[in-house]
Amino acid sequence: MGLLKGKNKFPVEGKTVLITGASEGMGLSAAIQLAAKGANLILVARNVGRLEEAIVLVKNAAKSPATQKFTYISADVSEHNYAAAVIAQAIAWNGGAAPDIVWCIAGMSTPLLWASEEHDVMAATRRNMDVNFFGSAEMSRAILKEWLSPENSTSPKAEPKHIVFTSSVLALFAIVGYGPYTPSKWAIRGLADTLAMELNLYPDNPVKVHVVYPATIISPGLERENKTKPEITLALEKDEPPETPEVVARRAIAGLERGEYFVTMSFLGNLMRCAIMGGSERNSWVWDTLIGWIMPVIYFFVGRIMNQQVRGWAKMNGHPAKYVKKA
Ligand SMILES: NC(=O)C1=CN([C@@H]2O[C@H](COP(=O)(O)OP(=O)(O)OC[C@H]3O[C@@H](n4cnc5c(N)ncnc54)[C@H](OP(=O)(O)O)[C@@H]3O)[C@@H](O)[C@H]2O)C=CC1
Ligand SMILES: CCCCCCCCCCCCCCCC(=O)[C@@H](N)CO
Repeated sequence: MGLLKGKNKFPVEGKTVLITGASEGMGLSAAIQLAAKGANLILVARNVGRLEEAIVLVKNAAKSPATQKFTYISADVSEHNYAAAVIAQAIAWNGGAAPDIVWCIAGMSTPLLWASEEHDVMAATRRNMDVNFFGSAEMSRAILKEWLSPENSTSPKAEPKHIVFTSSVLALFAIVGYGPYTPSKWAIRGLADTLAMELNLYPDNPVKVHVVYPATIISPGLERENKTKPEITLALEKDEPPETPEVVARRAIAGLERGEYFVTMSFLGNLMRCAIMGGSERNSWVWDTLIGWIMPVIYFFVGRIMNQQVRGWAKMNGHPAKYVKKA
């Protein structure tokens, strides 16, 4: 079996990995799994109490507890310029060296109908953009300024650094009710595609960029977002089964180890990815292209079925302004 697996393109043993959003949900699971593979970890989130609990879990999972080290940094990723200070602190802790891998997982979601009168939809949209897009954008810029500096030039053959973004399958296939959230996850893809080309300007500072596209994760974040989630959104997203943070993190890491640029973690997610590749790098040029050719036929039916479902909902429930409020 080992022979068939190919080279691990995301080795973490002895490396230092910084993860934002690492105190719960998928970020915590990713931290635990990377600790078990021998990584040193820097966990970033706001709440110190939860970070301290997370550090205990991560330490307990360590492959070689005697040599691996773990710390946390409390920071709000929605604040302008937060990342420069986080990276400076990380470098000081790491004996003067920048982290080798940065994975932006901190995120939030406020699903709402766009024309809803009960909520400040635009405030929610700005907040989602601040946390999800700007939180990742600021971090990627702070770490890339380090990795790409002339002082840190090595050679094209050197082991690459990795910047990993976390988007959502909603950036591959958007559904009703996620107006305040989905654009922030599409924006991440736009930045990643830009960087994937831009990094070629620095052949002596090899860096790989990746985007991970989870579907529903059974996490504290999901409980929070379900408080405002429209019923029709809940009904439509049932078609993509929810997974535990452990499973999502394991599949994400497996994709990174295969060297994928866009990592999807489910069958549907992979189909959606192949349908929307544009100019982005393929995992397999042959398969992704073939599936991409079939997808318009599938979407011909999916589009009709889903829009019909939404229209049926409207017929059953009347104008959204008249929906009975959730308790
Ligand atoms: N849950 C889902 O169904 C899906 C989620 N995703 C995305 O996957 C990622 C993980 O999701 P999930 O496991 O649900 O995450 P959770 O919401 O359960 O956890 C979020 C983590 O991010 C941290 N965080 C949130 N806001 C900030 C902030 N402003 N500054 C710093 N840290 C912050 C939280 O800690 P603290 O609050 O202490 O700061 C926590 O550690 C997110 O990017 C999410 O958008 C994608 C697809 C589906
Ligand atoms: C081949 C194409 C078939 C299309 C079927 C469509 C099924 C719709 C699946 C939508 C799943 C939405 C998950 C939301 C995840 C997320 O990001 C939020 N929970 C925010 O955190």
